[in-house]
Amino acid sequence: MDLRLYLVSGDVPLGSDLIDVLEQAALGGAATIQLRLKGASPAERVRRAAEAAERLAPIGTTFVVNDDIDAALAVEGAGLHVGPDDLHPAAAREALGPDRVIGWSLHDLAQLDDAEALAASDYLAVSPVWPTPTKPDTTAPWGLDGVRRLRDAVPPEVPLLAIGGIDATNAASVIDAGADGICVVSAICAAPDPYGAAIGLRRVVDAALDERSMR
Ligand SMILES: Cc1ncc(COP(=O)(O)OP(=O)(O)O)c(N)n1
Ligand SMILES: Cc1ncsc1CCOP(=O)(O)O
Ligand SMILES: [Mg+2]
Repeated sequence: MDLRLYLVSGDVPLGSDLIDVLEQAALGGAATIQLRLKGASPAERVRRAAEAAERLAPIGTTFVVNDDIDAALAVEGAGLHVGPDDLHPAAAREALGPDRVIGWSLHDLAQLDDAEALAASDYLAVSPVWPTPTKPDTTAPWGLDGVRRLRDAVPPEVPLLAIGGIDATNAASVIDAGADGICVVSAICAAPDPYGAAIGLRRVVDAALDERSMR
């Protein structure tokens, strides 16, 4: 599981096809991709998840579904991302078994007291780092100080990701603050060239991780 550049799906420009955008991003280096379809019906989510998983499988992308355990169960090998208002990660682990990827959003420091959730999660996501028009209904932004605080509080072996307002201009600061990877929506989905955008983001993240490892 490579979590350095994690794409969460969002709106794509008029005339673009979402699954094409995901494929281009994967080819550009987004090694983990989440399908997040908030307005879709359950049947539409399953259909799109199956389509995305089939297109991404030859590239070796780790594929994750947002919120919807039934859609994850319907697609072989799909992981699930949940937040504190969704299905509990331990219940997701029970349903999905030991091998699928499960991620959990961190909205509140008190979530770290939930040992069962931490044990069931493969990664945690600082959510959001900055306010973002992509998701107006977030809890209070953590900022870079919040990323540092969470990195200190989360066991070092647990990957800590960051999401919310991240692009190529600020990705290095998030890695410097202790994140192991970045999650983006608009920096790739809204870009005129999603392949190039993913390449650019990966370059920044890889360089920042390299620099951090030499400190
Ligand atoms: C990688 C990643 N991190 C955070 C979120 C947000 O999850 P959540 O807080 O449950 O909000 P919704 O996405 O369900 O609106 C995410 N989806 N992915
Ligand atoms: C899904 C989600 N969860 C927290 S912020 C966010 C959206 C991030 O979008 P963007 O990368 O465009 O700021
Ligand atoms: Mg959710």
